[in-house]
Amino acid sequence: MIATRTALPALRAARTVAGRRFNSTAATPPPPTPEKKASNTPLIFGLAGVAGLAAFAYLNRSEAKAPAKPAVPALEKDTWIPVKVSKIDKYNHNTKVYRLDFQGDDAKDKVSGITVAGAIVVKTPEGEGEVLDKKGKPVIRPYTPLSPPDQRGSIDLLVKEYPTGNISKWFGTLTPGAEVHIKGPILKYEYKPNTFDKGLFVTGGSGVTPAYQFLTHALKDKSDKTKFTLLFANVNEEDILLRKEWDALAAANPDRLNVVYFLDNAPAGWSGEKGYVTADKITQYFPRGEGEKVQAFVCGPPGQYAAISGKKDGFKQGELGGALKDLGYTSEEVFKF
Ligand SMILES: Cc1cc2nc3c(=O)[nH]c(=O)nc-3n(C[C@H](O)[C@H](O)[C@H](O)COP(=O)(O)OP(=O)(O)OC[C@H]3O[C@@H](n4cnc5c(N)ncnc54)[C@H](O)[C@@H]3O)c2cc1C
Repeated sequence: MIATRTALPALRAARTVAGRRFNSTAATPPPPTPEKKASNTPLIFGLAGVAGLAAFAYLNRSEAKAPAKPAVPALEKDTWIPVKVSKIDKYNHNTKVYRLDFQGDDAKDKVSGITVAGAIVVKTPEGEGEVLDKKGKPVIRPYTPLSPPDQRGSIDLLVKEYPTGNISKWFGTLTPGAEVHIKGPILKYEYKPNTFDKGLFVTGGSGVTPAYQFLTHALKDKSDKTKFTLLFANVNEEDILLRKEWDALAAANPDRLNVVYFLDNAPAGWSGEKGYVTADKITQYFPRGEGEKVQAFVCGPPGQYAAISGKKDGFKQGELGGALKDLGYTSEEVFKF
């Protein structure tokens, strides 16, 4: 593709040179002596021909290039696969982006193939440094890759470190070359466009990554008319993950996405909301119209689940509770990531 684009100007240049010379020869009276006429014309056509042929050959070469190999699914639903950290980029004071490379012969053509809304699960490799729970079982946590599902060769995870955390804290100790074990994809919620009128996301901290995957996907689809509201809570302003991306998405989709930031510690002059997301704030930013079909999604720290939707029961949804229950939402209208 790039080679073809590069070749196009060469072809155009060859055509322009040939065209200009030909036209000027045609417009200008022929030179008085047959000698001159005989010496210029073949040269002109010859040069143009060579340039044209070269460009044509180049174009043909790029077209003849082997087509991209078909993508190979990297993930396995029931088997942990090892991936290797190849790059670590600091995102902010407690969050980093980890590039995890797929392994094996066709590693470069492997893709996560995750569909929306989906995630992977992560655990530490066996042996020294393995993170186990109180029962001696490996600690497993879900993560939503930042990278698109068709990214070849690797996935990117944005991981926020919690000081008392298990897996997130272990991530913080990793250096390039380290091994991570992953499994998936885990389809959390199968999204189909235009299945509800309005979607509400209430998220906290790093729980915003599933919302990012979901909303970038939904907003890209111009046939999808679903409108969304994101109420995103954090402790401090510097904790707001993907803020630039959220602001750009909201600006590009003013009729489909409204993003409201909530801070526990709002700085002076803060124009967003202060304090926690409450039932009143949900009503203010996400009023339910008569007969409107709505769907709410929650992803955040345990305390936020309890306050907004009721706690999760392990990997199960758990009973509906909190602000959304108080507002009359049914359990079908609430999804806890
Ligand atoms: C679908 C899904 C996708 C996710 N994607 C990402 C992602 O892309 N990036 C990412 O960094 N995290 C993500 N998370 C959160 C992640 O799974 C872990 O919960 C988080 O990394 C903490 O795990 P831990 O083992 O370090 O902490 P744990 O051992 O589970 O918890 C230790 C302490 O941290 C607190 N804690 C746990 N989770 C949170 C939280 N989310 N916010 C605040 N405090 C918390 C607990 O209250 C406890 O005090 C996702 C969660 C879900 C459900």
